[in-house]
Amino acid sequence: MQERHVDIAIIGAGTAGLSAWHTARQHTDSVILIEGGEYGTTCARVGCMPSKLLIAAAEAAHQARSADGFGVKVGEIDIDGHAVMARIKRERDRFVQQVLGSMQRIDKADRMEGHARFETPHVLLVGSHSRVTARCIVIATGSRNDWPDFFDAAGDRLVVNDDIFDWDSLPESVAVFGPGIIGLELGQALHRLGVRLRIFGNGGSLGSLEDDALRDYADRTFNESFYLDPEAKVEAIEREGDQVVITFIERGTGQRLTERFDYLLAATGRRPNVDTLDLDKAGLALNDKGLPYFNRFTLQCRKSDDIPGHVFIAGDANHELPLLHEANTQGRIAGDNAGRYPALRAGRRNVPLAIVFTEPQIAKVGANREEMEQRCGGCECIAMGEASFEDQGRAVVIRQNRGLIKLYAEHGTGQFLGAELFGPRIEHMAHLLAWSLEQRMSVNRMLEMPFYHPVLEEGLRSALRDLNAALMQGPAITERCMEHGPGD
Ligand SMILES: Cc1cc2nc3c(=O)[nH]c(=O)nc-3n(C[C@H](O)[C@H](O)[C@H](O)COP(=O)(O)OP(=O)(O)OC[C@H]3O[C@@H](n4cnc5c(N)ncnc54)[C@H](O)[C@@H]3O)c2cc1C
Ligand SMILES: NC(=O)c1ccc[n+]([C@@H]2O[C@H](COP(=O)([O-])OP(=O)(O)OC[C@H]3O[C@@H](n4cnc5c(N)ncnc54)[C@H](O)[C@@H]3O)[C@@H](O)[C@H]2O)c1
Repeated sequence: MQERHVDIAIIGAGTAGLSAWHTARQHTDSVILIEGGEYGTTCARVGCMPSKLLIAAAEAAHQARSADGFGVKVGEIDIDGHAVMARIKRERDRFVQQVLGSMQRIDKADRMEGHARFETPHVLLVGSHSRVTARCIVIATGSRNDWPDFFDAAGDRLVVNDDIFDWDSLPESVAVFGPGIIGLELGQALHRLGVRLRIFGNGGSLGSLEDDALRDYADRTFNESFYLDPEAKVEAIEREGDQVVITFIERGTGQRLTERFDYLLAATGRRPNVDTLDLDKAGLALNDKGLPYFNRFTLQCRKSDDIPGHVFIAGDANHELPLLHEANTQGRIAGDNAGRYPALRAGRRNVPLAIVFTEPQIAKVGANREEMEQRCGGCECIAMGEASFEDQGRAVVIRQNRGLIKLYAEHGTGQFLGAELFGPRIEHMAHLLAWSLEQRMSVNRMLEMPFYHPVLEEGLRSALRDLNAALMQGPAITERCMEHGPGD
């Protein structure tokens, strides 16, 4: 067994781990990065990037198909599954290569391969070959797909996002379980690429939507294109030959149907990779899910004697906000504090921002409703403003006039608090709103910003004006078009 003594050990060479490594190195040369799986990060290999490549191909097919609505005839659409998957893999590999290139710049002596787990609070066992003793440890082990046992009946026809991006071509049919973020993004993309699809949910949730009206609107909108049941009644999952046979009660008709699919895609959530770290030997206080308690500003874990310790946790591993930009920020804070330990600094955390790349897109900015209410003292202090995209000028022009947005602000101060959005190209508006929230802007101030014409952001202005009226800080909208131009 090889013995290593280092200042800082980082477990996981994903986005959070790499960002922790670079920041920790600003404090000390004695940092080791331990990776137990494949280099290249989840984002580049099987997450953000290949999923967006699949979505981009699907958008191209959708645009071609809907060109007819503009009077542009493109004839029959022919989707070459091999070519679609070849481009996805080619571009995906380039993204992975970029990450691997930056990995190469980390000296081999500062890297170690093997699965790490705690032997004692300061000692890690890596594979069966090394023992690493560290002054501080950063856990950046990411997350993995999680699914209920009864999906296992599908055998090797049970797939997760990782598998999809290795397909050589597109299958004829897929049953997606989980209308969450992954299920909606990949499900809609597969549907647009001609794959027969049904999406089965559990408990009624849809994407990341919290607001009932938005969820119902999104549910109706998606169901105009493909079958989606957020509260599915699935009676059986069986394997027959090379197919998965699913028996379910069809939404709407109430009929019991038995259908065959090439694959069952499990998109039922992800669980943090902390269960194989032997955290009981790390001396950390753990919650009922086995996750360490940690401070979100320092990323420092609490020890079982309730004293903050020398272990930090960043990225999907802590399950706080399993998103790429969060993994990056958290890794930076954790690496910095591991370097400074025990004299820590509170890191700068951005306001929550999440975007789902469906069409229409879904986005959330700021705290969720419950947290907002708690922050505002549980009183009836929150005003809401909304706007629909159905008759919004630019949205009509581009034939993407589906969507509804809801914005929230605090009575009295008029301060903008957050938003839930479902609509066309919402990713850009979500950024404007997140930046406004970071600046702690009031709704009045946001309305003083310039709005071009004709743009989708005019829909955002309508919602802001509605919100201002609800705050009793501005007039209610009476004649929209007359004030700002047609279709504002
Ligand atoms: C399909 C999909 C699409 C996504 N799309 C988006 C998107 O569009 N935008 C967005 O913001 N986010 C997206 N995400 C989420 C984003 O990819 C993750 O939040 C982010 O990659 C997490 O980074 P991480 O560093 O925490 O984990 P990872 O990048 O997974 O790194 C963790 C590393 O730790 C290693 N490891 C685990 N256990 C051990 C151990 N015991 N010892 C040694 N090494 C270990 C793993 O092998 C892995 O390399 C998507 C995720 C998926 C799955
Ligand atoms: N655009 C992005 O930023 C992006 C894209 C993909 C993934 N991600 C990240 O990955 C994380 C995981 O995504 P996810 O979609 O796997 O999780 P999720 O939590 O978003 O969705 C899981 C869904 O599965 C449903 N479900 C649970 N058990 C089920 C069952 N037995 N049958 C049917 N449905 C069931 C849930 O009700 C929920 O709708 C996200 O939280 C997100 O942070 C982000």
